[in-house]
Amino acid sequence: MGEIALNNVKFNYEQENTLMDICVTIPEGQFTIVVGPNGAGKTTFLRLVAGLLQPASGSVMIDGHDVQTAQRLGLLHLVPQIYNKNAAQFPATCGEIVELGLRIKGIKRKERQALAHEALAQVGMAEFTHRRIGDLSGGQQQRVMIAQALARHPKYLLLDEPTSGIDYQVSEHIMTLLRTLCDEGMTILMVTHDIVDACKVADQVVCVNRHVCYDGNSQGFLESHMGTALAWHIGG
Ligand SMILES: Nc1ncnc2c1ncn2[C@@H]1O[C@H](COP(=O)(O)OP(=O)(O)OP(=O)(O)O)[C@@H](O)[C@H]1O
Repeated sequence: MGEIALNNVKFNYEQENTLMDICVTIPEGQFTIVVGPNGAGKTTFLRLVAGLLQPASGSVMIDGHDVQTAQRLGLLHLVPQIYNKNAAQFPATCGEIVELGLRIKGIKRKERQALAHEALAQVGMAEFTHRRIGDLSGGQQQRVMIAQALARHPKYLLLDEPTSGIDYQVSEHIMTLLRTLCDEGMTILMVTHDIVDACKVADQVVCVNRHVCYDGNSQGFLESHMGTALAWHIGG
């Protein structure tokens, strides 16, 4: 069985101790959510797993590989936290954006287009295939970026607050879709503030507040901590 393993990871920006003593295992085939208050280090945690940041000490291993090797093998795909609307003003259509990830895989044009259309349909955006991404709302752009990840079908799908700015009905649909993908074998690692809704579909909760406050099953997290005013303050 594969896994993402963070072993004694420490990370600092300018200030000391952004993340400390992070020892977490995310098993293959599970749906794991990362929760915690603003500024707790959740995005930093995800960027360390994606290889966009390097630990000051400790290691991140993916299926026994270092992150750079895992990237080269195409094991990971990160959907970053949305989203600077100005960054999406380039003249590409939604279909072309989704296809981008497939070019790297050397898939031929016709097949790329079909896969892109299918992925856009999965997030309810098929009718936007030929629209410029810069003309879409922030939530619609976020759905296109999720479609891009789905089309690539990575083993490990990392998402940073994928449903922020997305309306409740579509959020629910995306959560169900991610659960289905997980049941079909994709490993999901998602940062979220929608703790209650995410716990309904997740297997594992990692609660971070510079260090790991909770690492266990989602039902246990809800039962033991959702009665408290700020669930993530346990142990912090
Ligand atoms: N590029 C950066 N340079 C310096 N400090 C940073 C940088 N990015 C984040 N930080 C700081 O590191 C800490 C953790 O930030 P991070 O974005 O990981 O938190 P988060 O838990 O994802 O927060 P939120 O829930 O608000 O998105 C915060 O104190 C933040 O101000």
